[in-house]
Amino acid sequence: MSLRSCRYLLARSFFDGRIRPQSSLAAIKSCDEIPGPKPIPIYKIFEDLKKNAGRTHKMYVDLHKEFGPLVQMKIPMISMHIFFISDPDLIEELLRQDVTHVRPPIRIWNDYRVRANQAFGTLTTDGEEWARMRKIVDKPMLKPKAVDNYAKDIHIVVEDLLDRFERIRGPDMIVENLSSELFNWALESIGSILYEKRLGSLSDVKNPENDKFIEAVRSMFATTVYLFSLPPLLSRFIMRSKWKEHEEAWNTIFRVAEECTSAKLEVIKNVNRNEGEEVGIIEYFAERMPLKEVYSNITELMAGGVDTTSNSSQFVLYEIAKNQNYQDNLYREVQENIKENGLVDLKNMKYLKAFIKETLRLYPVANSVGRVLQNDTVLNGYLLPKGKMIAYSPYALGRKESLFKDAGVFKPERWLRDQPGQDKVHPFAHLPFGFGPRMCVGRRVAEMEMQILVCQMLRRFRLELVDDKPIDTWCDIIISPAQPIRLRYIVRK
Ligand code: HEM
Repeated sequence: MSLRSCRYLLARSFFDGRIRPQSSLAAIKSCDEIPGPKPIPIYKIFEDLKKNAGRTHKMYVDLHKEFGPLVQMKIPMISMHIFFISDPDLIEELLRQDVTHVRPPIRIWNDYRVRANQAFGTLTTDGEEWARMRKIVDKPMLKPKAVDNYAKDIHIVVEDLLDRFERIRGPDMIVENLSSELFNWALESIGSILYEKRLGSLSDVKNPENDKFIEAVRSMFATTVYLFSLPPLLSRFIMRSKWKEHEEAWNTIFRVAEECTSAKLEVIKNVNRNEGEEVGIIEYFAERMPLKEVYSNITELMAGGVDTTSNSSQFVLYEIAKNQNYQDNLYREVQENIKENGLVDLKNMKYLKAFIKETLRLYPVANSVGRVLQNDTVLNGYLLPKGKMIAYSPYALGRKESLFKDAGVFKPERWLRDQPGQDKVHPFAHLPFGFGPRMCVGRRVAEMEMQILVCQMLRRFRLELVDDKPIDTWCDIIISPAQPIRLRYIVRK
C-alpha cells in the first residue's frame, strides 16, 4: 500500500470514529509493515501445497513463533492477503468490535452452489441473507431447551454404536477402523436430529447411501485444500480432475440430504398440527424460509455434523485410553451422576466438560477461523484496511506456552476453576467453535453428542491403548488423527 493511500485510510478512519482519538496518527503503522514470510509466487503455490500437505495447522504455529502475534501472508497473483493473530487480547478486540460477522468465503463452495443452482445456507452466505437464515437456524440448533430434547435420540444412537462395538470387537477386544465407526455414528446422530428417523448407518446391513455421503464429505474437504487458494475459474482449468472430484462430492452431499429432506417433507404434509405444537427442525425451517433454503441449510448441517464430531470424538477416546487415571476420574463422575431413569445427568459433569475442552485445545477441528474486515481497523498499532481477511488458528493458540502452562501436556484440570492454584486462561485463548453470532451453529449438539458418547462408553467399557505409538494430527481444512487410533474395549463387570 502506498503511503498516500495509507494516509487516506487513516484520515477516513478518524472521520468514521474507528480509531480511538488517543491513538496518535504518527504511531499507527501501515499494514505493509506487519512481519510475515515472503509472498508466495503463483508458480510456487503447488510446491508449497505439497510441502505443507497435512500440516497447515503446524505452519501457523511456526509462523507465529517466527513473526510474532500478528503476521501477514501474501499470494499477490491471486490478490490473497491475509493476517493471522495469536494474541487473545487482539482476537478479543477484533471479534468484539465485529458486528458484521463476514467469514472469508471458500469460493469453490460458493461457485458450486451457483453452478448447480443450489441455494446458499448459513455456512456459505453472508450479510443480511445470512442474518435472516441464522436467526431461524439458531433456535432449534442452539437454544438449550431445544437441544435438550435431542438427548434421548442421541442416547439411543450411542447405545446402538456400543452394541455394535460389542458385536464387531475381535477376540483381542480391538475395534478396527474407529474413524469409520465414528463417522457412521456422527451421521446417524445428526440424521436422527434433522430427520427424526434412523438412517441405518450403524446396522450390520448398511444403507449404501450413507457410505456414499460420508465418503463425499471426506472428498469434499480433501479436494478443497487443493482448490481453495485459487480463483474457481483458474483452479477448474488447472486442476480438472480435482475439480471433478470436488463437484461430484457436492452432488452426492446435496442429493443424499435432499432425498432425506424430501421424504420428511412428504410426511409433514399429512400431519395435522394443533396450535403451538412443537415441530421438528425441517418443519420449523419450512414454515420460515423458502424451500430451496430449507434444502441448503439441512444439507450444510448434515455435512457439518459428520467429520467434526467424529474426529473430535476419536481424540477424546484416545486421550481417555492413554490416561488411565483420568479415565478413573471420568468413570467416577459418570457413576455419581446417574439419574433414576438410568440416564446420566450431564449438567453437573464438570470433569467431563473439562476433559472435552482440553481435547479441543490440543486437537481443534477447525484449522482457522476468519473474518473479513468490514471497516478499516487498527490492531496492535497497525492499520488493517477494510476488505482484508484476518484469522486465528485454534491449534496455534492451544499450543502456545505463554497462554497454557505445559501447553503440550493433556491436563483437563486446567479448566476446573474451583481447583486451587489453577492458571487463569484468557477467554479468547480457547475458541474451538468460534465466537459471537457466527459461532458454530452445531456447537451444543456436538458437545452433547460427545458427552453422551463418553458417559455411555465408560459405563460399558474400560478403554486401553493397543500400543504406545504417538498419534499425530493431519489437516485438510479440518484436523484429524494422522494414524488410525486402535483401542481395546474391555467390557466392565
Ligand atoms: C466438535 C465439533 C465442532 C467444531 C469444533 C466446530 C467448529 C466450527 C467453527 C470453528 C465454525 C466457524 C465459527 C466462526 O466463524 O466463528 C463452525 C461453523 C459451523 N458449524 Fe461447526 N463445529 C463442530 C460441529 C458441528 C456440527 C455437529 C454441525 C452441524 C450440526 C456444525 C455445523 C456448522 C455450521 C453450519 C457452521 C456455519 C455457521 C454459520 O456460519 O452461520 N458444526 N463450526
